[in-house]
Amino acid sequence: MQMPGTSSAHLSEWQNKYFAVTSGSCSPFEKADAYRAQLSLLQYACANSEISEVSAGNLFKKYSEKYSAIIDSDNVETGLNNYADSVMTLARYPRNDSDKWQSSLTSSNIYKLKSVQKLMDDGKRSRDALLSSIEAARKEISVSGNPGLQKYGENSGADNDQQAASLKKQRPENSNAMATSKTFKNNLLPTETRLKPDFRLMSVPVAGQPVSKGSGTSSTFGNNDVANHCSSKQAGHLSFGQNFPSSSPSSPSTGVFISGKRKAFYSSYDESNEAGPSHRLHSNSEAKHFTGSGNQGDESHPGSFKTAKEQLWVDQQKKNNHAQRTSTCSLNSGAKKSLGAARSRGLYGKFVPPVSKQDAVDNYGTVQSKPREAGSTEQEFPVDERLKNIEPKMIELIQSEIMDHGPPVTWDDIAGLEFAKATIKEIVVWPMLRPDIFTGLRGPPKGILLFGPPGTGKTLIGKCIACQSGATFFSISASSLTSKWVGEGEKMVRALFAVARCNQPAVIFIDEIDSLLSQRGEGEHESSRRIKTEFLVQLDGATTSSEDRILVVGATNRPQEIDEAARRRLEKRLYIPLPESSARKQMVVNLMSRENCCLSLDEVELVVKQAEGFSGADMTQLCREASLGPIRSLQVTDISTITSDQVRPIAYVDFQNALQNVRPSVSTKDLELYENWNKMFGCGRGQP
Ligand SMILES: Nc1ncnc2c1ncn2[C@@H]1O[C@H](COP(=O)(O)OP(=O)(O)OP(=O)(O)O)[C@@H](O)[C@H]1O
Ligand SMILES: [Mg+2]
Repeated sequence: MQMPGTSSAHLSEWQNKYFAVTSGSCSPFEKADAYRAQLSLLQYACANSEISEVSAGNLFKKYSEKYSAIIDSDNVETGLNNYADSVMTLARYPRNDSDKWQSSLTSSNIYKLKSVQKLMDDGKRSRDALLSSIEAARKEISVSGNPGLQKYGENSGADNDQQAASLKKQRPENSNAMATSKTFKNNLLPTETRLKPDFRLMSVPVAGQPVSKGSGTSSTFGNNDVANHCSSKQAGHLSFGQNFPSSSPSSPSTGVFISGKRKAFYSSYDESNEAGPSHRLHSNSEAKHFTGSGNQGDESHPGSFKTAKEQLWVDQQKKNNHAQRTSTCSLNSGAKKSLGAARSRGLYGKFVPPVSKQDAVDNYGTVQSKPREAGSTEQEFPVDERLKNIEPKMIELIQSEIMDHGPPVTWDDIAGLEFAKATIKEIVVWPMLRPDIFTGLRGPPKGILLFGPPGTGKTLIGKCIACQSGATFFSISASSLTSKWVGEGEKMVRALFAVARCNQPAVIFIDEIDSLLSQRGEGEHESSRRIKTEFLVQLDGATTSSEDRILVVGATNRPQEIDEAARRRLEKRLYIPLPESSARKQMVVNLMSRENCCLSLDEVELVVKQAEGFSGADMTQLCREASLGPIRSLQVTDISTITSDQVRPIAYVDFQNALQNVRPSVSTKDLELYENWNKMFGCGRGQP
């Protein structure tokens, strides 16, 4: 090999190395050594510019490869296996120190650890706090006066005390351990969520114990501890406070447990000790067995947590649903009569849909799609027999028509109309309250018609019935039946009565009933004729039982247009006349009491006198107009700067001015019509 320009010393060294390498007599180690020396010679030569960089690069590459071929080769004869040697040795002769390793932590000395002691103390404290909060909740429930809730709370509380006592008695030292296990998980969470642990997420391996193989990552300190005790004694069939394991901390731990057992343990623990906050963890049969008297049926949300309140609510709902089912299944049973009396629905009462909704919202606000399954009806709202032929879409529409909003209206809000109010109370409110008394001949009529001039308070009475009767209140305007569902009106009528029947006692209020039940004539549209026929059929009770407590209240200002068949069915026809002077005065006083007004009683009397022939709506309009008087007396520029208390009170002069603008909306001729019709068909005196 020629090395141009190299010194003779270097050349001879290079030649020696080259000879050694090519001789075939040297060991792989000597060969590698020779190549390494040659590489350093090359570096030296390059650094001294004895060889060009290009030549140095080429030679360097060549000898580096040769060098690597020796030291990286695992061939025992030609290579050194320099780097992989130790690794290969380990691979060929695997040794695992962990087999022989033993932790100094054992189940007997783990309790002596400071940190564990602290956790135990925390646990005890947490448990005490929990018991006191349960006590507080129980008191709260007692105060609310709901016997069902009270009973639940009391029982649960008693259970707690009893079980806490029995726990102490059976194993005082383990109560700490138990509390620790609970606190351990609870301490990981904020106060609000402490009672909602997600067991799958709590993974705290036990120091010094093999990580449980069966449960994957789900082993927890507390759980492991508890589960070990459980498994040592009863193979999981335990209920906290009853069969709590009495094994000592030194009892042998298997270190492996089944998560199902652990869940079941918590399930039983929580149900028996937390008065309701029960973890629905019925993931296996063992869990069900564990829960004992707990709510075994509720498997709809496995693993979901319910607070005591939520659980109570669920239980109440179940009870109600059961009662509803019982009553609706036995149409003629006496049980049905008490249904309405027990229910306080009212204006703000939430309507309970008679059919199950496909999508239900769970306790955490998540919308969960629950496909309907055979045999799973227990979890859903009962599907009433009477609704089976009704389209769900229609049922939904009917539900949306239910009046469960708006400001509350009391009987006192309705000025005058004493006779009408007394009659309605007698027909609607009392029978709802005492269905047992109002039977037979005393039974309420199936239909009422409120008729009279416009703006006299017919709709107002409807709203008041909604608030005061305690019945399920359906407010349907006739026009919505006829226009919204063109061609499907009669189906809607059927659906309406079917839903009402499932929600007895019910009041169906039909405003402007004349447009629904007008005289049947030649040029009538087929669809409206069908609606009318269906309505008459439903109203007649051909499809309803005499026991059904559905009251139809119709309101109209065109009674003469009502079909005679319908008229007969609306048995009680009450005239709602124009307000007489006392009623008008009451309206003015009522309305002005909420305003800044300086009207004397005499002036009120004068206004009332001048408003002869005004309807209730006209009186309201008069007062509105008068209330604008003080504003109108201001300069336009003042309006932007003036404060509200600088506006002068409403005075008599404002009413005088208002009376110039507001005129009665009911003509004398119209009044005659109403009065005549009342004389012919009305059921009341017709006087307020
Ligand atoms: N007797 C009354 N007491 C108090 N306010 C009344 C009375 N009658 C009518 N009003 C007032 O008039 C308004 C209209 O009344 P309402 O809607 O009940 O009349 P109506 O008889 O249903 O009229 P229509 O026949 O035109 O539907 C009410 O909101 C209320 O402010
Ligand atoms: Mg009306």
